[in-house]
This record gives sequence, structure tokens and C-alpha cells, in this order.
Amino acid sequence: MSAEILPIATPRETRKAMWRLLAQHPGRLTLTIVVLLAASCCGLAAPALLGVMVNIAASGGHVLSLLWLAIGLLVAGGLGALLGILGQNLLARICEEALAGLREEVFAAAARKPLAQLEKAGIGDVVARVSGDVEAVSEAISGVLPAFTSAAFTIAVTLLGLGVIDWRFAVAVLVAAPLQVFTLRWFLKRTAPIYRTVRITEANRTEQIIETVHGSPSVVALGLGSRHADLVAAASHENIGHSMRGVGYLTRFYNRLNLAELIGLSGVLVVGFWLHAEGAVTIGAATAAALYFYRLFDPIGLVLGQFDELQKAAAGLGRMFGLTMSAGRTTARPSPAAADAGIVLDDVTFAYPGQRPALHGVSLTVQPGERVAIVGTSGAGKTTLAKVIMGLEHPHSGAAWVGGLDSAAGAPAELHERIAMVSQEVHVFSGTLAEDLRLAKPDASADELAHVLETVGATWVETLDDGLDTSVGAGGHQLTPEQAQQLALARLMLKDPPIAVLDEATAEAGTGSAHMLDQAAEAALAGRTSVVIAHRLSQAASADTVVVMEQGRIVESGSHQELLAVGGRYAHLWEAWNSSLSRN
Ligand SMILES: Nc1ncnc2c1ncn2[C@@H]1O[C@H](COP(=O)(O)OP(=O)(O)OP(=O)(O)O)[C@@H](O)[C@H]1O
Repeated sequence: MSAEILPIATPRETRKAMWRLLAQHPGRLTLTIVVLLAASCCGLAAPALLGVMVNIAASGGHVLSLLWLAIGLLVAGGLGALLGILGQNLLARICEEALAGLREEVFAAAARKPLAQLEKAGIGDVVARVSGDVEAVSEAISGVLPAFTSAAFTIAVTLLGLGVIDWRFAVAVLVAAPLQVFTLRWFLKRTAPIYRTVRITEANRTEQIIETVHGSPSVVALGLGSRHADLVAAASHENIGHSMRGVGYLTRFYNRLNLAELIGLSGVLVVGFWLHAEGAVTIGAATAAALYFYRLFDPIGLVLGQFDELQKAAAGLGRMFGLTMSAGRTTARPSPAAADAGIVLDDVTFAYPGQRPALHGVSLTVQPGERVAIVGTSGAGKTTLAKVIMGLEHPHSGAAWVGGLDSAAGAPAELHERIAMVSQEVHVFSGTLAEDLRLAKPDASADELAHVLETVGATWVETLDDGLDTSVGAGGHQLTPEQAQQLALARLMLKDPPIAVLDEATAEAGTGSAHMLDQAAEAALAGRTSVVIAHRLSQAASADTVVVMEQGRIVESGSHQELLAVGGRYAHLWEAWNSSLSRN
């Protein structure tokens, strides 16, 4: 099981959210309902016409009348089928559009979630919500919901038709209703928690597979293959066990429904016999009533049977809406600064789940165009501060504004127009070098690519046989960590955001690579507001302002020279760093 799953919307919240999605186009929804109702009414004509035909045949009526009625039967059947197809298509289209919107919302919500919360929930849970759940809901909404709605209308209209023939037929039909209602309630009560568990165990299985694949180098190196295979098998068995319990209930559910149909049809036949004997209805009307009830078998079976699918979809929807409803703070706090290229942190406190705070009341203002270096010993909270600025983690109290946007509440796309980060772990995407660079600017020309590579000093690209067409990433040409950093800096230049965060610790201080990366960063950050997590103090010396952190707090800030003159913590760090350089 995941350590802690993400929130799941309650059935009431799910229904409300679903209705909000479907009712986005009220005009089209009304037209769809009208078409489906008209289709159901056409379906009523067949038993009624057959009843009249029985009466004519029984009384030795004219063959031509029978012929006309047979033509009416065909027309009503054809029209009903056409309207049914049209109505179901209209509904399927409305549902598909609603689902497409929901799918985007779920992806956006997953992207807005703080990293720590995603890690705690388990990445498998998130993957399951944006893949397996979306698929289950998609199948139910496009396939089941239109058929379900159409069947529900047919039942309502047919019961009305039975009542019109004689109200006692409608009562006879309703004899079966208590058993049907009881069966449905019995089924739903037992299977709802099973389906929820099925979805959760599916997420756990995904989590287990992802963990095994991600950690495959360690799994192979430590000979843990069979142990991991056992863990995946155990997660699968748990999932299958719960699914099979659901199937068991489904079989018993259909047995009971068949019994209800037998009771209902017997009721209609007995009432028909009795009413005809009393002279209250003709034999044709009794025939029509029996046919009406027979006609209810399929839609009732479909409605009750599809509750199963709808219930599964509801479980998936609850998990999807749970993600969208809990997607961090959505109401932005008013910015203290105008929408500029600055950063303002106001009394930010943040703690990783179950840990003591990694940031305590941190307040910091970075003016547009200013470069601030954050220094401090390992674990001081520097990277956490960078994540809060990037909106990857949300402050527990206080707020962070980036270019006038609340980083915890801003839409990721809007935030990423203003800020970009180069982190310690650079991912090199599979594809050619040119494709990798164009992720930041899809329409960048070859000259632009060459220019940014030259600016960050990536002259090694020219030495590759295929130059910018060299395949990199998994299975391709392997880049050194320094080369990958240069690539990330080149991507930053192409994206050209007004604000940048640099958290780079690739090269050892004092080495040629470190000097080269310092120069590359200098070029990439030129003209931008920037926060540099200075793992090497050479990065701090060139900044406008140096901020010293200790145990999640800012303990000193000022220019490099000012802080050296004060002789405080920064001066000690600087001294220690210089002496470590001279020792190497
Ligand atoms: N994902 C995480 N989950 C739990 N605790 C974390 C996580 N990341 C960091 N921490 C803890 O938060 C505190 C601050 O860590 P942070 O990485 O921000 O420090 P840092 O100054 O960047 O350190 P370094 O220079 O070693 O990267 C540390 O105590 C660290 O152990």
C-alpha cells in the first residue's frame, strides 16, 4: 500500500463535479434528452400496434388493416432506432468533450502538486490516476453512459405506457421492483468498497513496477531480481483477489435479477388473465402489456448491470476529482510587488512530511536584474528554498511571489514563462542534441542553437561526428555531468525567462570544469534576475548579494565584500573554502 494516498472526492462531490462538467453546454444537453425521449416513445409504438393487430386477428378483421399496422410497426421501429443512435451519439460527444476537459484538469493538477506530497503519496498513485482511472472513466462515459441513459428513459416511458393500458399492469410490474431495488442496493453496498480497493491495489502494483524499473541498476547489481519479481507478483495477486470478489458478487447479482424478471412477468400475465376475464381489457391490450414488460428486460438488466460499470467509473472519477480538488492553493495571495521580474519571499516556513521545518520564517527580496547567491553548509535548506521559489513545494505558511505571481497558486504554464531552473540533476532526453535543445524553444534555428552552445562553451559538440544530430539520452551518446549542465544552461538561454534559479553542484571546486561551468552560468544568467545556490563559493563572490543560510534560517546577508568585512559566518565559510582549495 502507498504510505499515504492522495485525497479521494466523496460520492457527493463527485456527482456535483460530474454534473458541472456535463452541464457546460445546456442547449446541447437539452436537445440530447429530447431526442432520447423521442426514441423511447417510438419504441412504445411496437407493443401497442402488435396489441391492436392481435385484436384485429382475434375478431377476424381486414388483412389490409393488418398490413397498414405492420408498415406502422416498421416505420416506428426504424425511426426509434435512428433517434436512439442520434441521441446516444450526441450524448457520447458531450461526454467525450467533458472527459477531455477533465483529463487536462487532472494532468494540470498533478503538475501543480508539491513534490513532497507526490513523493509521499507514491508516484504509482499519481500515474494510476492520470492513466488507469482516466481510462476506466473514459470507457464508462463514452460507452456506458449513453446506453444507460437511453435505457433509463425507455423504462420510464414503458411504465407510463403500461399505466395507460391499465394502471393495474403497472402495479403488477412493480411487484418485481422491491427485489430489484434490494438486489441493487445489496450489490452496490458490497462492491463499492471492493472497486475502490481494486483501484488502490492497481496503483500499488504500478508503484511496485515503476520502483523496480527505476531502480533496475541496483536491483541487478544486488541480485534483487527475484525479490522484486515476488513483490510485483504479490501486488498483482492482491489486486486479482479483490477483482475476483467483485466478479463473484456480479454473478449472484444477475441470478437475483433473473428471479425478479420471472416474478414480474408472472404478475403481468396473471393480471392480464384476470382483467380480460373481467372484461376490463381486450386480449390485444393484455398482449401489449406482456410485451411491454418483456421489453423492459433488456433496459432493466442494462441499467442495473451498468451500475457496476458506473460504480467503477465513479471510483475512478472520485480519485481524479480528488486530485483536482486538492491541487494546492488555487487562490493566489495578492502580490506585494507589481508584476515585475523580481522575487519576494515573505516569512516562508516549510517542512517535509514528518520532518522538522527545512525553512523557518524565510524573508527575502530579489530585485529585478539582481543576482543573489545562497550559501550555507549541507542541509541548511538552500535547495528547499529553490524548490519553493519554483513552486515545486508550497510554503506551509508565508508566501513566495515570482514575477508578481504566487508560486504556490500560479498556473504552472504561466509561472514557467517567468522562471526556469537548472538543477543538480539534469535529465538528457532521448533524441538528437538539437531536439533536446529545442524542447526549450521548438522553433529555434540552427544558428540560434550554435550560438547558445558557443556561449555556454559547449565546443565539444563540434567534435562529435554527427554534431547537433548526435543521438543522446538513453541508448545514445553519453554526456559527462558537466556537458549535461552546459546543455541545461543552453536550454535556459533558449527559453529566455526573465528569472532563473541555478542549483548546480556538478564540478569539484577549483577544477577546470568548475571554472568552465562558472563562466557558462555567468553567460546564461546575464541580464536575468537570478538566485544561485552557490555550492562553490566562487559563485557567491560574483553575486550582487550573498545570503547565508543555517538550519533553515537566513543568518546573514550582504555583498561579498561586506560580509567578509563583518567577519561572521560567511567570512568563515570563505576562509574554509579557500584553504580547502589550496590543499587540493
Ligand atoms: N525530499 C526530502 N524529504 C525529506 N527531507 C528532505 C528532503 N529534501 C531535503 N530534506 C531535508 O531538508 C533539510 C534541507 O535540505 P536541503 O536539500 O534544502 O539543504 P541544502 O542546503 O540544499 O543541502 P545540500 O547543499 O546538501 O544540497 C535537510 O535536513 C534535508 O535532510
